[in-house]
Amino acid sequence: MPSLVLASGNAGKLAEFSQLLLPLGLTICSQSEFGVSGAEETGLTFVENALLKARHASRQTGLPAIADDSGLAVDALSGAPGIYSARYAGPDSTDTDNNTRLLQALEDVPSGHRQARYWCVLVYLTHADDPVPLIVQRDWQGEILTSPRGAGGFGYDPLFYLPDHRCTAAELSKEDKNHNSHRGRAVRDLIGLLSRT
Ligand SMILES: O=P(O)(O)OP(=O)(O)OP(=O)(O)OC[C@H]1O[C@@H](n2cnc3c(O)ncnc32)[C@H](O)[C@@H]1O
Ligand SMILES: [Mg+2]
Repeated sequence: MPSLVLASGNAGKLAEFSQLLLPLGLTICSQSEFGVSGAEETGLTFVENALLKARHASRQTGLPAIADDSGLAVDALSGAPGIYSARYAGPDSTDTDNNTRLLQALEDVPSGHRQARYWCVLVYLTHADDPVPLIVQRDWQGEILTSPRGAGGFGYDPLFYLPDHRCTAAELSKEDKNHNSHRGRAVRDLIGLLSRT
């Protein structure tokens, strides 16, 4: 019997979470294993959308839930695509479509002006009507390349260059991405909070 539901339908996120949440010693199942489809992401902030997703999964399963709402904020695009990162090129867009749109949007932006950051907001609810959710948020800074590099990770990782590592997030090992990423750090913060409750 699982003790926690992960409110995400993104396979890339799920792979990262399953590695990151191992220290919790809990059995974690993704919402799709319960036949739960994604919540409508109608919020205007990451935290609102994370709450919507966690509440939806918790209500449908009767289990505590963790949700991640995340995205890429590009300085030269005034923070876009932001909360719309997953649907940047349209409602059913693939990672490749979104990366292509991002490169087009930044066509005239020279190197040195292509700073960006990923955001990850995590919400943990003990039950669907939990009035005191645990909430953590972390970012990860990088720069957007002019063409993709690497095959790891997901989403915008092949375009997300990390000057300190001299490679993209898609060229990092899984362990190194989890060690450094917005999601990895947010999960460790959340584990810290959970251990104090
Ligand atoms: O809502 P769920 O079901 O969790 O899955 P999703 O893919 O729709 O997730 P979001 O609504 O949170 O949108 C996040 C998008 O931001 C991008 N993103 C977030 N974290 C990322 C990461 O670690 N690497 C690459 N892209 C990331 C990627 O395009 C995601 O689809
Ligand atoms: Mg989503």
